[in-house]
Amino acid sequence: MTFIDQWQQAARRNASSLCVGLDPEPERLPAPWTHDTTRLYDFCAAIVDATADLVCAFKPQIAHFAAVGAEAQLERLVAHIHRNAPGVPVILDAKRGDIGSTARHYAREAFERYGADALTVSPFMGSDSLDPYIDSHPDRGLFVLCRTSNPGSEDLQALQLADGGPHPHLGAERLFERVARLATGPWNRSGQIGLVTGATRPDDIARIRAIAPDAPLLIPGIGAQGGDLQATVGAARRCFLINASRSVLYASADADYASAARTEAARLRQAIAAALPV
Ligand SMILES: O=c1ccn([C@@H]2O[C@H](COP(=O)(O)O)[C@@H](O)[C@H]2O)c(=O)[nH]1
Repeated sequence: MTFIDQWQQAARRNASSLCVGLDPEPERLPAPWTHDTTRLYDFCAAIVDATADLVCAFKPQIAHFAAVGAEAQLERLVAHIHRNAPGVPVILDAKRGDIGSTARHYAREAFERYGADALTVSPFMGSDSLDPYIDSHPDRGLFVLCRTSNPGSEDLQALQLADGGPHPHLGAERLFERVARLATGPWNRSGQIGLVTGATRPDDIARIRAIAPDAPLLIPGIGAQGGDLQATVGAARRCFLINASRSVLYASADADYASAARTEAARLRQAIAAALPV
Protein backbone atom coordinates (compact mmCIF):
# COMPACT_ATOMS: atom_id res chain seq x y z
CA MET A 1 0.00 0.00 0.00
CA THR A 2 1.26 3.50 -0.74
CA PHE A 3 1.96 6.01 2.02
CA ILE A 4 -0.92 8.25 0.97
CA ASP A 5 -3.43 5.38 0.97
CA GLN A 6 -2.20 4.23 4.38
CA TRP A 7 -2.38 7.73 5.85
CA GLN A 8 -5.87 8.41 4.43
CA GLN A 9 -7.17 5.10 5.80
CA ALA A 10 -5.73 5.87 9.24
CA ALA A 11 -7.21 9.38 9.11
CA ARG A 12 -10.65 7.96 8.30
CA ARG A 13 -10.45 5.13 10.82
CA ASN A 14 -9.42 7.41 13.70
CA ALA A 15 -11.41 10.42 12.40
CA SER A 16 -8.22 12.40 12.89
CA SER A 17 -5.88 14.83 11.17
CA LEU A 18 -3.57 14.91 14.18
CA CYS A 19 0.03 13.74 13.88
CA VAL A 20 1.80 13.29 17.20
CA GLY A 21 5.49 14.19 17.06
CA LEU A 22 7.89 12.05 19.05
CA ASP A 23 10.71 14.40 20.11
CA PRO A 24 11.93 13.00 23.44
CA GLU A 25 14.11 15.30 25.54
CA PRO A 26 16.04 13.38 28.26
CA GLU A 27 15.76 16.30 30.68
CA ARG A 28 11.97 16.39 30.29
CA LEU A 29 11.35 12.69 30.91
CA PRO A 30 9.25 12.05 34.02
CA ALA A 31 10.92 10.85 37.19
CA PRO A 32 12.62 8.44 37.70
CA TRP A 33 13.67 8.49 34.01
CA THR A 34 14.74 12.16 33.92
CA HIS A 35 18.11 12.48 32.06
CA ASP A 36 18.15 8.72 31.39
CA THR A 37 18.85 8.40 27.66
CA THR A 38 18.10 4.67 27.77
CA ARG A 39 14.42 5.47 28.44
CA LEU A 40 13.52 7.34 25.23
CA TYR A 41 11.87 4.22 23.82
CA ASP A 42 9.86 3.52 26.98
CA PHE A 43 8.64 7.11 27.15
CA CYS A 44 7.65 7.33 23.48
CA ALA A 45 6.12 3.84 23.36
CA ALA A 46 3.82 4.82 26.24
CA ILE A 47 2.79 7.97 24.34
CA VAL A 48 2.11 5.87 21.23
CA ASP A 49 -0.02 3.40 23.18
CA ALA A 50 -1.97 6.23 24.80
CA THR A 51 -2.73 8.07 21.54
CA ALA A 52 -2.75 5.42 18.77
CA ASP A 53 -6.53 5.61 18.21
CA LEU A 54 -6.51 9.42 18.11
CA VAL A 55 -3.97 10.12 15.37
CA CYS A 56 -3.46 9.78 11.63
CA ALA A 57 0.36 9.49 11.91
CA PHE A 58 3.33 9.59 14.24
CA LYS A 59 6.41 11.72 13.48
CA PRO A 60 9.59 10.72 15.33
CA GLN A 61 12.38 13.31 15.06
CA ILE A 62 15.63 11.48 14.34
CA ALA A 63 18.00 13.99 15.98
CA HIS A 64 16.41 13.45 19.36
CA PHE A 65 17.54 9.83 19.21
CA ALA A 66 20.78 10.08 17.22
CA ALA A 67 22.22 12.88 19.39
CA VAL A 68 22.40 10.54 22.35
CA GLY A 69 23.32 7.39 20.45
CA ALA A 70 19.78 6.02 20.74
CA GLU A 71 19.25 4.91 17.15
CA ALA A 72 18.45 1.36 18.30
CA GLN A 73 15.66 2.79 20.46
CA LEU A 74 14.27 4.59 17.40
CA GLU A 75 14.32 1.31 15.44
CA ARG A 76 12.43 -0.38 18.28
CA LEU A 77 9.98 2.52 18.51
CA VAL A 78 9.04 2.39 14.83
CA ALA A 79 8.62 -1.39 15.08
CA HIS A 80 6.45 -0.81 18.15
CA ILE A 81 4.23 1.63 16.23
CA HIS A 82 3.79 -0.84 13.37
CA ARG A 83 2.93 -3.61 15.85
CA ASN A 84 0.72 -1.71 18.34
CA ALA A 85 -0.80 0.88 16.04
CA PRO A 86 -1.16 -1.12 12.82
CA GLY A 87 -1.93 1.02 9.80
CA VAL A 88 -0.85 4.29 11.42
CA PRO A 89 2.02 5.59 9.27
CA VAL A 90 5.37 6.75 10.60
CA ILE A 91 6.84 9.94 9.15
CA LEU A 92 10.52 10.08 9.98
CA ASP A 93 11.48 13.72 10.45
CA ALA A 94 15.11 13.85 9.31
CA LYS A 95 15.00 16.70 6.75
CA ARG A 96 17.46 14.89 4.51
CA GLY A 97 18.91 16.54 1.42
CA ASP A 98 21.79 15.24 -0.69
CA ILE A 99 22.43 13.62 -4.05
CA GLY A 100 23.31 10.31 -5.67
CA SER A 101 24.68 7.52 -3.53
CA THR A 102 24.35 9.57 -0.33
CA ALA A 103 20.64 10.08 -0.95
CA ARG A 104 20.28 6.35 -1.69
CA HIS A 105 21.81 5.61 1.71
CA TYR A 106 19.46 8.10 3.37
CA ALA A 107 16.56 6.27 1.68
CA ARG A 108 17.82 2.90 2.96
CA GLU A 109 18.28 4.35 6.43
CA ALA A 110 14.75 5.81 6.62
CA PHE A 111 12.74 3.13 4.87
CA GLU A 112 14.70 -0.08 5.52
CA ARG A 113 16.68 0.45 8.72
CA TYR A 114 13.95 2.40 10.53
CA GLY A 115 10.94 1.12 8.57
CA ALA A 116 9.45 4.59 8.09
CA ASP A 117 6.52 5.12 5.74
CA ALA A 118 7.48 8.69 4.83
CA LEU A 119 10.44 11.03 5.27
CA THR A 120 10.91 14.79 5.45
CA VAL A 121 13.40 16.14 2.88
CA SER A 122 14.91 19.46 1.88
CA PRO A 123 14.40 20.74 -1.69
CA PHE A 124 17.53 22.89 -1.64
CA MET A 125 19.58 20.60 -3.92
CA GLY A 126 16.81 20.25 -6.50
CA SER A 127 14.90 17.48 -8.24
CA ASP A 128 17.75 15.01 -8.59
CA SER A 129 18.15 15.01 -4.81
CA LEU A 130 14.63 13.51 -4.55
CA ASP A 131 15.02 10.97 -7.36
CA PRO A 132 16.95 8.35 -5.34
CA TYR A 133 14.10 8.09 -2.81
CA ILE A 134 11.47 7.83 -5.54
CA ASP A 135 13.45 5.33 -7.61
CA SER A 136 14.25 3.02 -4.70
CA HIS A 137 10.99 3.33 -2.69
CA PRO A 138 8.23 4.70 -4.96
CA ASP A 139 5.45 3.74 -2.55
CA ARG A 140 6.86 5.75 0.38
CA GLY A 141 5.99 9.35 1.11
CA LEU A 142 8.23 12.39 0.94
CA PHE A 143 7.36 15.65 2.68
CA VAL A 144 9.35 18.47 1.09
CA LEU A 145 10.17 21.49 3.26
CA CYS A 146 8.28 24.37 1.65
CA ARG A 147 7.37 27.17 4.08
CA THR A 148 8.74 26.24 7.48
CA SER A 149 7.37 27.43 10.80
CA ASN A 150 10.54 29.09 12.15
CA PRO A 151 11.20 32.87 11.99
CA GLY A 152 14.27 32.27 9.78
CA SER A 153 12.12 30.79 7.03
CA GLU A 154 11.75 34.44 5.98
CA ASP A 155 15.48 34.62 5.06
CA LEU A 156 15.22 32.51 1.90
CA GLN A 157 11.77 30.99 1.47
CA ALA A 158 9.99 34.34 1.04
CA LEU A 159 12.40 35.75 -1.55
CA GLN A 160 10.87 36.80 -4.84
CA LEU A 161 12.43 35.08 -7.81
CA ALA A 162 14.06 37.19 -10.50
CA ASP A 163 12.54 35.16 -13.36
CA GLY A 164 9.07 36.03 -12.07
CA GLY A 165 7.59 32.55 -12.44
CA PRO A 166 4.61 31.51 -14.54
CA HIS A 167 2.40 34.54 -13.79
CA PRO A 168 4.71 37.56 -13.33
CA HIS A 169 1.82 39.97 -13.97
CA LEU A 170 0.37 38.71 -10.65
CA GLY A 171 3.64 39.41 -8.82
CA ALA A 172 6.95 37.61 -8.82
CA GLU A 173 6.82 34.03 -7.61
CA ARG A 174 8.36 33.48 -4.16
CA LEU A 175 10.78 30.67 -3.45
CA PHE A 176 8.33 28.65 -1.35
CA GLU A 177 5.70 29.01 -4.07
CA ARG A 178 8.20 27.64 -6.62
CA VAL A 179 8.98 24.73 -4.30
CA ALA A 180 5.25 23.98 -3.93
CA ARG A 181 4.71 24.12 -7.70
CA LEU A 182 7.70 21.97 -8.66
CA ALA A 183 7.59 19.45 -5.81
CA THR A 184 3.93 18.63 -6.37
CA GLY A 185 4.24 18.92 -10.17
CA PRO A 186 7.16 17.71 -12.28
CA TRP A 187 9.19 16.36 -9.34
CA ASN A 188 6.30 14.21 -8.11
CA ARG A 189 6.92 11.13 -10.24
CA SER A 190 5.66 8.78 -7.51
CA GLY A 191 2.51 10.73 -6.64
CA GLN A 192 3.60 10.45 -2.98
CA ILE A 193 5.02 13.93 -2.39
CA GLY A 194 3.59 16.33 0.17
CA LEU A 195 4.75 19.64 1.58
CA VAL A 196 5.80 20.90 5.01
CA THR A 197 4.23 24.27 5.75
CA GLY A 198 4.18 25.89 9.17
CA ALA A 199 1.07 26.83 11.13
CA THR A 200 2.74 30.11 12.03
CA ARG A 201 1.91 31.49 8.54
CA PRO A 202 -1.70 30.62 7.64
CA ASP A 203 -1.77 33.08 4.69
CA ASP A 204 1.06 31.16 3.07
CA ILE A 205 -0.70 27.84 3.72
CA ALA A 206 -3.64 29.26 1.75
CA ARG A 207 -1.27 30.28 -1.06
CA ILE A 208 0.30 26.79 -1.11
CA ARG A 209 -3.14 25.18 -1.14
CA ALA A 210 -4.03 27.28 -4.18
CA ILE A 211 -0.89 26.08 -5.97
CA ALA A 212 -1.21 22.46 -4.87
CA PRO A 213 -4.94 21.75 -4.33
CA ASP A 214 -4.52 18.03 -3.62
CA ALA A 215 -1.12 17.84 -1.95
CA PRO A 216 -0.83 16.40 1.56
CA LEU A 217 0.32 19.20 3.86
CA LEU A 218 2.31 18.35 6.98
CA ILE A 219 1.76 21.30 9.31
CA PRO A 220 3.93 21.79 12.41
CA GLY A 221 3.78 24.87 14.60
CA ILE A 222 0.60 24.32 16.60
CA GLY A 223 0.98 24.16 20.38
CA ALA A 224 4.44 25.12 21.62
CA GLN A 225 5.13 27.41 18.62
CA GLY A 226 1.83 29.23 18.98
CA GLY A 227 0.31 28.70 15.52
CA ASP A 228 -3.36 29.60 15.11
CA LEU A 229 -5.29 26.34 14.71
CA GLN A 230 -8.49 27.88 13.38
CA ALA A 231 -6.70 29.95 10.74
CA THR A 232 -4.44 27.04 9.80
CA VAL A 233 -7.24 24.56 9.24
CA GLY A 234 -9.26 27.20 7.38
CA ALA A 235 -6.33 27.80 5.03
CA ALA A 236 -5.38 24.15 4.47
CA ARG A 237 -9.04 23.04 4.15
CA ARG A 238 -8.40 19.36 3.47
CA CYS A 239 -5.72 16.74 3.02
CA PHE A 240 -3.49 17.83 5.91
CA LEU A 241 -1.78 16.52 9.04
CA ILE A 242 -1.44 18.89 11.97
CA ASN A 243 1.65 17.98 13.98
CA ALA A 244 1.99 18.58 17.71
CA SER A 245 5.04 17.35 19.59
CA ARG A 246 5.90 19.09 22.88
CA SER A 247 2.33 20.08 23.76
CA VAL A 248 1.33 16.39 23.73
CA LEU A 249 4.54 14.74 24.98
CA TYR A 250 4.91 17.04 27.95
CA ALA A 251 1.26 17.69 28.77
CA SER A 252 2.25 16.50 32.25
CA ALA A 253 5.72 16.32 33.78
CA ASP A 254 4.63 13.64 36.21
CA ALA A 255 3.86 9.93 36.24
CA ASP A 256 0.49 10.57 34.56
CA TYR A 257 2.26 11.84 31.40
CA ALA A 258 0.70 9.22 29.10
CA SER A 259 -2.89 9.86 30.18
CA ALA A 260 -2.25 13.62 30.02
CA ALA A 261 -0.89 13.16 26.48
CA ARG A 262 -4.06 11.28 25.58
CA THR A 263 -6.25 14.07 26.97
CA GLU A 264 -4.33 16.71 25.01
CA ALA A 265 -4.33 14.64 21.81
CA ALA A 266 -8.10 14.09 22.13
CA ARG A 267 -8.60 17.83 22.68
CA LEU A 268 -6.50 18.69 19.63
CA ARG A 269 -8.21 16.11 17.41
CA GLN A 270 -11.57 17.58 18.37
CA ALA A 271 -10.38 21.18 17.91
CA ILE A 272 -9.09 20.37 14.41
CA ALA A 273 -12.41 18.74 13.47
CA ALA A 274 -14.35 21.72 14.85
CA ALA A 275 -12.21 24.12 12.78
CA LEU A 276 -12.88 22.34 9.48
CA PRO A 277 -14.89 24.39 7.02
CA VAL A 278 -18.48 23.10 6.70
O1 LIG B 1 8.75 23.96 9.67
C1 LIG B 1 8.96 23.07 10.50
C2 LIG B 1 9.38 21.81 10.15
C3 LIG B 1 9.54 20.88 11.14
N1 LIG B 1 9.29 21.16 12.43
C4 LIG B 1 9.43 20.06 13.41
O2 LIG B 1 8.13 19.77 13.93
C5 LIG B 1 8.20 19.55 15.33
C6 LIG B 1 7.44 20.64 16.05
O3 LIG B 1 7.47 20.43 17.44
P1 LIG B 1 6.52 21.25 18.46
O4 LIG B 1 6.99 20.80 19.81
O5 LIG B 1 5.09 20.85 18.19
O6 LIG B 1 6.75 22.71 18.23
C7 LIG B 1 9.70 19.48 15.68
O7 LIG B 1 10.10 18.14 15.51
C8 LIG B 1 10.33 20.35 14.60
O8 LIG B 1 11.65 19.96 14.33
C9 LIG B 1 8.87 22.40 12.77
O9 LIG B 1 8.61 22.70 13.96
N2 LIG B 1 8.71 23.34 11.80
